[in-house]
Amino acid sequence: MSHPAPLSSAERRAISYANTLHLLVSHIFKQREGADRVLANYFREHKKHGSKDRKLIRETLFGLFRWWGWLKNLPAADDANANIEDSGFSSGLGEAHSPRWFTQLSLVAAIENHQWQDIRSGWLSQANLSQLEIPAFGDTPENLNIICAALIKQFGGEFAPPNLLPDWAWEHISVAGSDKLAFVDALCRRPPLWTRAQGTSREQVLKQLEADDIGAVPSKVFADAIELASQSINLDAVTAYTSGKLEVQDLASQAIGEVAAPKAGERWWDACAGAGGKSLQLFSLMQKRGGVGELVASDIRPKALEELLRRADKAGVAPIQLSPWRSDKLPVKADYFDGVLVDAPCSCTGTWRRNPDMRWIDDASAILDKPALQLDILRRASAAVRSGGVLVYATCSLARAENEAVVEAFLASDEDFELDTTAHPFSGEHCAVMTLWPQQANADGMFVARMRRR
Ligand SMILES: C[S@@+](CC[C@H](N)C(=O)[O-])C[C@H]1O[C@@H](n2cnc3c(N)ncnc32)[C@H](O)[C@@H]1O
Repeated sequence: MSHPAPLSSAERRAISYANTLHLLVSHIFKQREGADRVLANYFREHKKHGSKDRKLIRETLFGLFRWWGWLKNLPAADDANANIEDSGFSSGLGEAHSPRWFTQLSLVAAIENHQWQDIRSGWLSQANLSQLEIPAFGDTPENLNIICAALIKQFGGEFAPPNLLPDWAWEHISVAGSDKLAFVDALCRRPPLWTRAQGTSREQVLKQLEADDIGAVPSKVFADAIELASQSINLDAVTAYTSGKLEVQDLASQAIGEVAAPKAGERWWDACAGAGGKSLQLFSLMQKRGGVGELVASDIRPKALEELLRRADKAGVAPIQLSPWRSDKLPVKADYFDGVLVDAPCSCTGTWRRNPDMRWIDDASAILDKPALQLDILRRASAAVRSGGVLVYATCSLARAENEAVVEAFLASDEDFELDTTAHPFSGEHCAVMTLWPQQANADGMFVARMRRR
């Protein structure tokens, strides 16, 4: 009688990582809870994992969601151990220990060219695959087609780049046909770490970063924006960050402040300020242009405003006045502000490359639930704009229903406001209603409309 060969230590570790990852993925699908939070809780409860473990688990977990649209479609015919649910969010997930699950892990490692060769080999042998002829994700969008062709050759079935987003998303996001591949490609890349010089010149911040030996590249698009060379920098060891001179803010989010374009001495109200990313930017822009008139920040979440205050203190930004929304009643003076920013709660589909898990644990209700609230907030906040003042509506959604449709409904019901044309920060095109696509500037996706009160 022959016995199976004993497992090597690398194979045992590969199986142990696979078990951990299966536990995490199953929990995320079942509870529909964000991967970031699930992972943070898991590491808090399992202190045994060192930094290499954490990196491997984190990168593979996020990779699984980046490529899930393909992984879930692996044909099941040859896999006797697969337990594939017919429906539900985890549909297509192989059972723990099944060849299907190890194939799914092996594919992520191959496409993302993982550095952990021994673990890759361990997963591959557990997948019962002698080899995997799938090329790594390359530099150009066309590479996605090459990977699809290789998947079809090795596994049969159907694989195409649009499958990397759920079908319901395509019903709401209209990308021009010629940009579709670049859009999907951008959503599958890891986001860069965009930052912004706060209350000081970018040159000063770049000098401080250089002194701390942090690689940084100034953005060609905005005078304050800086891309940090590595996404996994410990910011608490970066002097410019700890001293409040460097704020983390995605380039697309920075574009909203640039479209708002506050002038020296103006009065601005950030009506959905959250923890103040854009309030701090509005402050910094006015300060550089000659002085802050008045800046008021509101939100319905008091905790977020506390965080805003903490950040403002650190940045030496004073005074930002806080005026929380406590009811539907306007929490600030009516007909008063030169500019009002409504950065509305939304489906966050524009941040899907940062949170690829959300593509697979949300459904169309993430979009369809929002427009009524967005229109309501926009209408109420618009009362604070003075005659001749500016109203800016923004979301980090790419869905027409939350963007153009909300602006159209608002303008149709309020003749006091009209569109106010400006330059698209990334394309230069003159328009008042604009989508900032992830593929345009290696940034998140956002939407912004600029209006003016007659
Ligand atoms: C997209 S986030 C804002 C992000 C923030 N502007 C920034 O740049 O960091 C939307 C904010 O709207 C707030 N919000 C949700 N419902 C609201 C409402 N009815 N009135 C005012 N704010 C609301 C949320 O608490 C959330 O902080």
